[in-house]
Amino acid sequence: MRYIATGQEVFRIDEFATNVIGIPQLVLMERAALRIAEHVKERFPAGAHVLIVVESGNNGGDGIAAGRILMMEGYDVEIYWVDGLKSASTGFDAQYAIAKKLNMKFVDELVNAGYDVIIDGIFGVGLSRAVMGRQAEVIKALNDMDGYKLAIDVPSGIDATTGFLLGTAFHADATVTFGLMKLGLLMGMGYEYAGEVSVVDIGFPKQAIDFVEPRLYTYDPKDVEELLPHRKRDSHKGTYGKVGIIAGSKNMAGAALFSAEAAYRMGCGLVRVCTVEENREIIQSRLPEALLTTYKEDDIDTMRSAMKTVMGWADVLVLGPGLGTGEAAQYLVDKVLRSFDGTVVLDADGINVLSEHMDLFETMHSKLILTPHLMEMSRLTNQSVTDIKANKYDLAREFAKRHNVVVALKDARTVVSDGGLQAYINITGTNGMATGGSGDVLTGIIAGLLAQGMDRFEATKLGVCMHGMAGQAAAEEKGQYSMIAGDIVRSIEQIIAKEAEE
Ligand SMILES: NC(=O)C1=CN([C@@H]2O[C@H](COP(=O)(O)OP(=O)(O)OC[C@H]3O[C@@H](n4cnc5c(N)ncnc54)[C@H](OP(=O)(O)O)[C@@H]3O)[C@@H](O)[C@H]2O)[C@@H](O)CC1
Ligand SMILES: [K+]
Repeated sequence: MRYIATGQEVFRIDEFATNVIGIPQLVLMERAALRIAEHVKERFPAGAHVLIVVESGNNGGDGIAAGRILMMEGYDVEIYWVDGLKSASTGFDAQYAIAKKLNMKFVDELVNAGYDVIIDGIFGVGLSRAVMGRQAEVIKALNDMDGYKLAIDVPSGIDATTGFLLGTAFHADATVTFGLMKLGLLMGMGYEYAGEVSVVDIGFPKQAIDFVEPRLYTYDPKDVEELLPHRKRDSHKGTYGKVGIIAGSKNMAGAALFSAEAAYRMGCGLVRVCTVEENREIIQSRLPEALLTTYKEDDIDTMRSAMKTVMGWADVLVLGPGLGTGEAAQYLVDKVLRSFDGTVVLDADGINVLSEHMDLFETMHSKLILTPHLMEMSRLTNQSVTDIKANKYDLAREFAKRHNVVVALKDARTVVSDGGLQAYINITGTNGMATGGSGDVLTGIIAGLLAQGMDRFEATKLGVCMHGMAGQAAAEEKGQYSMIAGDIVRSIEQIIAKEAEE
């Protein structure tokens, strides 16, 4: 598990480290500068021509200090100080004074002098408004220059929390960021402008991070290995649980198939698809491993009896993919949520039906996991997609808390919340996953993990993470444009770590 920090959280960690624990700011700055210098040294030999552009904050102080280290190791370093701020930080003043005593080279003009490396130390996490005037001109000029572009901590002009581009931003090939991954480097324009991000340790003590307790965290591949449910040698199919999938109206068998196959691939013991009679043949021919219960949408007795069968049989239910929003779907959602007291993964049309019947939250017995995309979340909350996007974490959390559910709010960076203070943010996945059926696959993955005994929140987080990993694997094989949901399902087996199989 790895924290993802907002700009504000980094600021508080820094404050705790320096003011409460007493690590001198200049020590942190020197370590930051060393890591910047190392990044350059790993890529360019001594003698390389390096331009460092700074403003008078601590980000600029890091820049000058990195320049000093590189100069001492034989690099040809030039510094351009934009000098457009009213006052300088003490860290900057200290570095500037040292640089002057060492006769470091400061240039008065920005010229495209064939630099090998251009380092951006203009603004870091202290960026507080849109970049304009002189600083904006400088950033534009740097973007037009050739050379390897390296941002210190955060590309100047990118909001470290939101990833918004504030005015003009430095377009980096790489960003070396200190202590913790910043949320803004994963989001929106920040993701594009940061280039390849490396998170480097500069000695923030664990106590400082624990004190601040950043609100977002994510999983790394090694977490996935550890979190996957363990398989026992003396097991049988009942050991791994039974998933019921209530999905797929007429001509929508695909949704049920994707979800069902994903649950099987994820390792659950048995899957029963509960769908309309018209889908019988296709489900049986495409996924003969699944048990099948069917109903007729215009015959309530068949629906009641099918629900009785699947609810009596399953440990976990998926409800909603391809279900439609007509009377039959309304009956099914109402019936299941009121009667089934296990966990239900509610998606797509299931969510749409629920958003028209919010009173169901008061009477339901199911333990719910909701996997809305932004539009579905908008229906659930009556808020605009723009507002939801700008406020995803708080919204997912408030919603989860108010209704006692787990929410996976799907977006390029899906957020999973159980209403607690800390939420999971997903960093796996690819653009290619915005394809029909991708969400159905996710429901099956989550249900497969639930059936093997994981709790709601854990299964949802791990499911979202693995869904993204499977999407990446599919994109590698088929390409972003051509991959389809079936490729994501087929990639699940690739990414299930061998270690999980005892
Ligand atoms: N965290 C740590 O422990 C460590 C942090 N370190 C480094 O410090 C960096 C943060 O430093 P920082 O706080 O001095 O802020 P920084 O980004 O240099 O800029 C602040 C100045 O810019 C100004 N300003 C802001 N926006 C502006 C705009 N649009 N247009 C014009 N001006 C604007 C702002 O003015 P103000 O908002 O106060 O009016 C202020 O004067 C961090 O990213 C990392 O590199 C390392 O040393 C290691 C230890
Ligand atoms: K910067």
